[in-house]
Amino acid sequence: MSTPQIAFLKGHGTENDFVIVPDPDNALTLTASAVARLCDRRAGIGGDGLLHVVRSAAHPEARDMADAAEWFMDYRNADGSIAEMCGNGVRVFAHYLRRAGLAEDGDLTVATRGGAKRVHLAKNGDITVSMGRALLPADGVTVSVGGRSWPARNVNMGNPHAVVFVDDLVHAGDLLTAPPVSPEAVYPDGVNVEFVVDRGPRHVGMRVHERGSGETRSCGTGACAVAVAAARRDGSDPATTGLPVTYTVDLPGGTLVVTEHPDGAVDMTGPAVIVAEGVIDPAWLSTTTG
Ligand SMILES: N[C@@H](CCC[C@H](N)C(=O)O)C(=O)O
Repeated sequence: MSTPQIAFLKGHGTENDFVIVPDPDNALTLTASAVARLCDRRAGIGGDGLLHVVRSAAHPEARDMADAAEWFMDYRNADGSIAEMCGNGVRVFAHYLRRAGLAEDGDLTVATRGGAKRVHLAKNGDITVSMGRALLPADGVTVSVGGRSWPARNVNMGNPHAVVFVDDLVHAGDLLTAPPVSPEAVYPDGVNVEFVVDRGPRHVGMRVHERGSGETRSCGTGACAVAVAAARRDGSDPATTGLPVTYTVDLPGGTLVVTEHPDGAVDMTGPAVIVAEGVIDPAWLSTTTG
């Protein structure tokens, strides 16, 4: 009997790129090493992460969300590690479902490890994700690069972020390695680090070093963390003013628009693109799963 083919697609959201593996019944065993090899830009397909598309009812981590969300985004970082949430990933995931005839324009709920997320698929291609509320524990975080240190804002968007405001994005250096963040104990599971500059009123630019993926050209949860931190810095916390606040966030791979509402709910809007689809050689993949 021949080994079943494994379909994949390749997509991105503001150039945060993903290998998409549809597996409705959760039949595949995607080990960390298999994910890392699929995401390898030389030996594999290449991506900042992998979106394993599974029916919630078929996945032990999502079964309890199955009534609210038919589909579970089993997100993995490029190194094979697991993360709670991926903002760009949810948009690409929803776009894949629509393209595959599994969702329609309008509202959809996607299960993630960070909870069920409402997604709006607009006819013009924009996709808006209700990202939930940010948590901002105050704990004296410092980020260091190239002999300089900056105070950072600890923002949790389901996953952990350290947001640093700098005068120039050149201060972020080459970001080939994770910038040291202290105290390390604040982030026992690692952290995504955002460097931010002002570009105008409620308009910022950022670069990001992602936990488990390195520097990427965009990070949706990172853009939300940055907008929330900027609103606190700018004295426009919606919980205090009673008014929603919207930030335009420029990333190397594109622009995201983030709105925080007075009840703390954060919405993020941006594009999603599918660029290719194909078949993974099952014999090659089986050599990676040990
Ligand atoms: N690129 C993502 C974030 C992916 C997860 C992150 N690397 C982590 O480990 O928390 C996004 O668009 O939010």
